[in-house]
Amino acid sequence: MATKIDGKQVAASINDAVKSATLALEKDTGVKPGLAVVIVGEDPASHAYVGAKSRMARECGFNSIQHTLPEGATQEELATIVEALNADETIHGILVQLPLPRHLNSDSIIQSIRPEKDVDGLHIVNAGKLATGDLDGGLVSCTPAGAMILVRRTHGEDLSGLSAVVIGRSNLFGKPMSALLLAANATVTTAHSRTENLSGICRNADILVAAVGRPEMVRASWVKSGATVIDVGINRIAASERGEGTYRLVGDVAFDECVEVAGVITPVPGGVGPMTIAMLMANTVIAAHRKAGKTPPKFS
Ligand SMILES: Nc1nc(=O)c2c([nH]1)NC[C@@H]1CN(c3ccc(C(=O)N[C@@H](CCC(=O)O)C(=O)O)cc3)C=[N+]21
Repeated sequence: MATKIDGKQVAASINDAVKSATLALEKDTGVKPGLAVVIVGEDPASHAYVGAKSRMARECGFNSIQHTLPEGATQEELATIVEALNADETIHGILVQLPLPRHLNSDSIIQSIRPEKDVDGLHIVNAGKLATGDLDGGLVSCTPAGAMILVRRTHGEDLSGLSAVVIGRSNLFGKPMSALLLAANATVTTAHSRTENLSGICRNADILVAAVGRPEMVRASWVKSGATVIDVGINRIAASERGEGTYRLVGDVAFDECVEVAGVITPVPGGVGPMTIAMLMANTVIAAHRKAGKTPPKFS
């Protein structure tokens, strides 16, 4: 039986470190970290995530603001808000909740965020710093940064000799996750929807990271005995037996069978998800330190 990683508990330890760093920074410089979250439209799941982010920001002692735009908002309206937040001295982090409604161009919005305020790590400057191995100069996308902390707490800082397989190649997760594993000396394979013999490739992984958005796709037969399995999927499955409109959350990993084969495994919920929010807070307090001319703390 694998050890189950308690992502909530690790996230709580990161959040505590963020709170201390926030108090110390404010005492030292008078600067209070400011986080702005921008959300467009009415999607209930997106509103739930944004609510959780704003709540945690307040709990960390941040100045937390939220802009909510209607589904029909124009590109110009959204761009105007980002411009104002770019210029706002009290705001150190800007997060535009994704996905945006289809009529909006999310890439042009994301690239208009000042890189030093891009707490999602999606600006090409931050993506480029990560890709070139400058791990401390930019901001790293929150979900891979959080998943990497779980990997480090299992394997330590140096992954030399370990093979890692990341299923998924998105800019938000798969690519930055592969870059972080590579920077830690793992031998990394980035697999995706066109990969052949996916199960065979996964079976070689000492560290298997699944971020595909397909409920319970990774089966026990894909997992090397003793492997570390990190499940990044969050899929809502209708649970009609419990009544209309109810759902349960499952990951991309068939947990109940993979837990029998893996050495360490993350659950869904309570695994990587809480780490994402914790790393958003960490990135915001890092950005605030840099703005104040202070060396930011390291979170691990
Ligand atoms: N610009 C942008 N940046 C993001 O980082 C971003 C985004 N847009 N859009 C949506 C996704 C999703 N996301 C999650 C954050 C926390 C949990 C989380 O805390 N999950 C809990 C519970 C989830 C629940 O109960 O619904 C868990 O897994 O235990 C999940 C998912 C951030 N995202």
